[in-house]
Amino acid sequence: MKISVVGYPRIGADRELKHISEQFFKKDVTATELMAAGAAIRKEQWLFQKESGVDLIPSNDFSFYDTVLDTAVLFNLVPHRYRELELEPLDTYFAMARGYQGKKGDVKALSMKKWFNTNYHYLVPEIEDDTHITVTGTKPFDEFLEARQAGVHTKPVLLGPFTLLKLARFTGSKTVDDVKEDIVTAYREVLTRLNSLDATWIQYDEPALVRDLTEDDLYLFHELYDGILSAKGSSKILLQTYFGDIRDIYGTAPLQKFDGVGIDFVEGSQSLELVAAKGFPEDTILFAGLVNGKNIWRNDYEKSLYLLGKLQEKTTSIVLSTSCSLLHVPYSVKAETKLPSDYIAHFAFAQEKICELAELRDIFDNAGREHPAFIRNRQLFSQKREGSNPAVQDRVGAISGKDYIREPAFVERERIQKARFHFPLLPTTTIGSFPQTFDVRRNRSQFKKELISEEQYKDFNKKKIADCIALQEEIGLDILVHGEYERNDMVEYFGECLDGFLFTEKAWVQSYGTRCVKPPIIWGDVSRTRPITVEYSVFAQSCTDKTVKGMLTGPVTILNWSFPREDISLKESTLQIALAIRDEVLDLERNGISIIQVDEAALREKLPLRKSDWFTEYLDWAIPAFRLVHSNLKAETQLHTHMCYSEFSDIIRSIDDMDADVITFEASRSDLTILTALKDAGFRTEVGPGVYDIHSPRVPSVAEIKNALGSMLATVPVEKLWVNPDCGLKTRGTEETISSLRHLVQAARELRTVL
Ligand SMILES: CN1c2c(nc(N)[nH]c2=O)NC[C@@H]1CNc1ccc(C(=O)N[C@@H](CCC(=O)N[C@@H](CCC(=O)N[C@@H](CCC(=O)O)C(=O)O)C(=O)O)C(=O)O)cc1
Ligand SMILES: N[C@@H](CCS)C(=O)O
Ligand SMILES: [Zn+2]
Repeated sequence: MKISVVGYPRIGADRELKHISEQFFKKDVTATELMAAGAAIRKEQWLFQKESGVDLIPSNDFSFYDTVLDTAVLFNLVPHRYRELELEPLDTYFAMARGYQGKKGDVKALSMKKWFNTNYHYLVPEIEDDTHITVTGTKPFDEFLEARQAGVHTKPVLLGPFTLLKLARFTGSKTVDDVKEDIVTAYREVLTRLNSLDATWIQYDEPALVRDLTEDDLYLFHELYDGILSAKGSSKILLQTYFGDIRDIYGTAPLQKFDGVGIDFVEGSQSLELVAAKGFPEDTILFAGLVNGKNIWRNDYEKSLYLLGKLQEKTTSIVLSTSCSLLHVPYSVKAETKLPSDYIAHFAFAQEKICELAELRDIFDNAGREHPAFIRNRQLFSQKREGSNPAVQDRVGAISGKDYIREPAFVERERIQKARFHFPLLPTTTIGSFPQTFDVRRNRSQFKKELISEEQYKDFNKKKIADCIALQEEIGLDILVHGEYERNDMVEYFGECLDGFLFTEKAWVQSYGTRCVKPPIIWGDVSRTRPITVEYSVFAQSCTDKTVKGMLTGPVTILNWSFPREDISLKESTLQIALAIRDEVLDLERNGISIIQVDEAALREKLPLRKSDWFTEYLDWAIPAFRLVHSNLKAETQLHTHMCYSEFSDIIRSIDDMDADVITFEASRSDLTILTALKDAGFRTEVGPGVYDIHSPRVPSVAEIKNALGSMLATVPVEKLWVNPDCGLKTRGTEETISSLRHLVQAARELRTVL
């Protein structure tokens, strides 16, 4: 049996690519040095996979920012605004990724969205009416040849045409129908060139197939691949799907065109059933995605062998594979020096997952259940894991219907709160974090290394908070924040402070571009053993007469941005976290904090990819879990929430049902399309759609912000509209933050005079 890897992380085991890219952005290193660093990462990873016995090793899964962006550049999908800058190709690439503000002009970045149900973000390709779709890039060919030079014969990975067209945005009057022929021609050219380079396998990633498909979608898929595969030469073609099952297309004729079909047996709830019920095409190889590319628990070999056995009843042509790209897990547990070995034994990151694939192959092909790796694996899974807390389980069991309902109802609370706070029209605020400058991170790092005392650590943070409050007062913001200086990350921090979580040292996962996260691991039952944010919040409030928001992360986001348990349900874990955050919310209120923001940045992330599962599998417990957090607050305490990536037009009623008093969300990169949905849904929660994009270093002008607010006022009643950036400012530089916030305040003030 052969083994295949869908994709590999690329940020570098020690985040080398992040560091050198950020140096490149600051012009501290040259493009040549950046290229060399990329090449070194690729080579090391290819060789590792080869030495580990992987048969189908991916290439072109590397990226300096994002592979969807790479695909856009490959096919010349470069909008005018970037061409007109007349930059060098690499600078054009980064202008599309990050925006550009300099001598040659001032343009925003491409829109950025969540990659299906993950915390990875892709850049949304734009197709303009006069975009000439053609192959102008060489990346897939270059990387294939580069790997060959290193002695590794790889499987080039391409984003498939169906998913590309589903994700792209048409900015003019053209539609998919107008461009599909050109797309087919361009993909045929890539295929022909890879054929001529003697690629044995070429992988087409089509995760869009796991969503609900219409007849038109199926027809489009069929048309695209009919066209492309007519250029098929000796290379074998793998249709790779992931993040779910492909029930809408399974069993239809188009699948039989492929030499291999990759199916996710981890997230695909119906994958096994589909193969069992409908069989598998005789001349096609099944790439069975058994090793979880998204979570970090070790593979249960007994379960995998059972599954393989079931699949073998239908086909004997099987390649063992990861369920999706390993991009979503960290590099290796070897970098974790502080976690005890009996914890580590339960984890498999990217490198260990590759070893798991190799072991599973050996077990399956040769030694069977006598294999030492199988015996070790059985022992691991038969051990009872410490971490259960009966008091937490009882508390969850005792939750009743009324615990999910805040009284009085929204309208009455809104009246009471307006009378209490007397904020001006268009109140200005920020989302919470202020720039995490070098000194902030150094303070934390020195404390973690025990180079400074806890008192020194806290005093530094308090000094930063006091300065941050003074700065916000000087800028003229209405509702202030403490700046979140004590947090490395809004989820990792709570993971560190709650019982039941484990956290890692180097287990970084790419979130977007050079930005990485270290998701904490939910190991056992979760509880709060002490107040977490009260001291800093109370201190911040003591620095000013203005209102300072308390700042927490919500239970659904904590769950979604952690590595979750697999031995209890997501609902159960979320309710445990919700009870812990509820205690914190009430402690903040008791300590005089009058506005509390509970961020649910990732609420949408684990929304099932198929609509039919939205409520039963997710929203029916995720929304109540949020309500549980704030239902016991007094009417006069204002509860805010914040969500990134406002792709929630379709779940707008559920968002209103969270029963927050105010919600702020990302809107600027998605052209404020959410506003119409708010109006249509009769949204009652007060809203602060972000007026500028914080993922880019560019400073928005006052006119631009007024313009955005003008569009918002066309649909949102003025007494419900808040003014804020898209998201937290932690990734931004200090100077650009101050300028942007000054413009924001000025824009609100100028508008107030005419309202
Ligand atoms: C808001 N978003 C978030 C998402 N997911 C999260 N989990 N958190 C989020 O805030 N998803 C959607 C959006 C956008 N996504 C991101 C993701 C990541 C960032 C970000 O700014 N990440 C930082 C990492 C910040 C961090 O934790 N830094 C540590 C320092 C760690 C470090 O570098 N350690 C060194 C050793 C240092 C020493 O010893 O001196 C090392 O390990 O080598 C800290 O502050 O303590 C990033 O830089 O990538 C933003 C938005
Ligand atoms: N309060 C957080 C939310 C980010 S989604 C922040 O400001 O960084
Ligand atoms: Zn956010």
